Amino acid sequence: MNKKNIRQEKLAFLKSSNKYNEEVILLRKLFELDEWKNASAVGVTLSMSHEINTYEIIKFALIQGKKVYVPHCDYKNKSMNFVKFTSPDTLYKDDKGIMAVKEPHVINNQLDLLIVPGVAFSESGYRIGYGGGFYDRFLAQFKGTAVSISLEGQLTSIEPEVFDEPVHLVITEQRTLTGVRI
Ligand SMILES: Nc1nc2c(c(=O)[nH]1)N(C=O)[C@@H](CNc1ccc(C(=O)N[C@@H](CCC(=O)O)C(=O)O)cc1)CN2
Ligand SMILES: Nc1ncnc2c1ncn2[C@@H]1O[C@H](COP(=O)(O)OP(=O)(O)OP(=O)(O)O)[C@@H](O)[C@H]1O
Repeated sequence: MNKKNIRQEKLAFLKSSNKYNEEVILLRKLFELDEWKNASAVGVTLSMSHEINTYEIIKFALIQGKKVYVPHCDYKNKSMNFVKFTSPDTLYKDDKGIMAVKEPHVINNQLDLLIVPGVAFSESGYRIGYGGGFYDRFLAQFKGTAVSISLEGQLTSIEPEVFDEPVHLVITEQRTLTGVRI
């Protein structure tokens, strides 16, 4: 299956599945990782309704005194920076309907831990997102740890292309997979 078909199939799966029970397990597994415990600056998305809920991750990070950074996309140039999240009061919906932080921004791309979103993942840590290539470009120069959180049902086999950047770890409700990222 090509990327486009995988994306369609897994998006339909995400939109139709009740994820609550799995989310509880996934969050517990994330918070147990040494990479989580040791991180002082964490990058994470502001989830859309069909995605795994990241708001609990953000809340817990702030409670633990971590700094939280969320994506700010330039959809024209296909570039992405991480900007500091302090409060839900500073959010608005961006051009693509994704929550984002209003200006002024405090940019920090030197994150210890990046929670990388995706529609589908492979057991080697390759991923398929919405096709913008934002995370492929960002991960190409990223030095920290990249972790994805995936339902077992989002796993699939992915033929990587040259520009595809894998993550270090994929956590599912059943397994923790080590990606081929070096
Ligand atoms: N919650 C969340 N935020 C995120 C991401 C994500 O996966 N989840 N991203 C992960 O990269 C970035 C945004 N990525 C995007 C990539 C492509 C399009 C886009 O081109 N959308 C199409 C329509 C998409 C569709 O309906 O299938 C368009 O506008 O034409 C939008 C966002 C950063 N923020
Ligand atoms: N490092 C890069 N430099 C330039 N273009 C890139 C780079 N990485 C990816 N791209 C381009 O971006 C697009 C990414 O497509 P792909 O379907 O892999 O995105 P995705 O992983 O689904 O999206 P995202 O990373 O936003 O979640 C491709 O067309 C590719 O040519």
